Amino acid sequence: MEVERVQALATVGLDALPAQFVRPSHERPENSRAIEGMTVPVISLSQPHHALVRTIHEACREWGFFLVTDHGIPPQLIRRLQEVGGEFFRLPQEEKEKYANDPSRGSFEGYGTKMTKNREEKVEWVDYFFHLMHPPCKVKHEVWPQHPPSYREVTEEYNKEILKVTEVLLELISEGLGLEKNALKATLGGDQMELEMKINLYPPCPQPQLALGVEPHTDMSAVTILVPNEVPGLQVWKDGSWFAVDYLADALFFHVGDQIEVLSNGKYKSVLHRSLVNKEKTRMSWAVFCTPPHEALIGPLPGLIDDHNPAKYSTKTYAEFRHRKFNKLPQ
Ligand SMILES: O=C(O)CCC(=O)C(=O)O
Ligand SMILES: [Fe+2]
Repeated sequence: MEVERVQALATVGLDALPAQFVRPSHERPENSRAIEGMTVPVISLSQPHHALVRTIHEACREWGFFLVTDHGIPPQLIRRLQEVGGEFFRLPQEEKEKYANDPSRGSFEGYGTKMTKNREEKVEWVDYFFHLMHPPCKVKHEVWPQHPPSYREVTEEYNKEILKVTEVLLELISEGLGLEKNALKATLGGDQMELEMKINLYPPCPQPQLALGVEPHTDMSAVTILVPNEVPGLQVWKDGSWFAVDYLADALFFHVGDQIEVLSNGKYKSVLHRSLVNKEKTRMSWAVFCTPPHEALIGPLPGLIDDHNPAKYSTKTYAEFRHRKFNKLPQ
């Protein structure tokens, strides 16, 4: 199937944005300016344990989003991850097409461009590369980029580091919810908990004020940890407004996803977010989605419900949750 890639479209030097990318008036960035100045929480992992549990708890409750500093991942490793991802997208188009995925046949891994149109028949200004990174028994190295040759080594190294940070954060969040520290990871499958890598590429856009890179959504994951390049664009929704998230070098952008909202029985909300695009610059981001395995049963944790706090969400497998979300069915 022929798929029109946004990157290929962007390189022909368009004067105007093609109609399928023009958002309806109320969705346009120009008509929903983000609040600047009030900044999202920035949390250093090097602060004392007690304070750390509390600040993370507050950030998850108030924002569902925060930036993480002093996380221990070497900045050079983040740089290398960005280099190998950038190099893949600089390959000739026909090379990239060898990795094309086909979500309509259930094959999500590989090189893709979202074609499913939303209710207004609009699409997003973004191409991506998506693949599983963890657990090792589910990883298909043959679908990962073979070029540059160092892609695999760098990504495996990053996977190791991001897994450690994810586990630390899940422990801190468990404690903040008043649970035993292993509670969330165990519910998310323990050693079978999955990490997925999605590299987003937002090419320069001829009329960025009319388009969106990704439209407003919450992530289906338990949590998402993202690093962007230096081009800002992410916005998060809080109390009825969009907030622009400034770039902070080497920080990890942490999102509460739908599964933590369910497990916490709504104490923490998965954060609504979107991304904007840029006229001159290419924006990229590396999102790692931490998810349960498909067969895991996810519902409000027993320790968080009682007669005064009845369950607000139904319990279902992650596969069922995904099916409903993809098909826009009620949960
Ligand atoms: O690029 C970004 O900052 C956001 C990407 C995103 O929300 C996603 O891939 O789910
Ligand atoms: Fe997202």
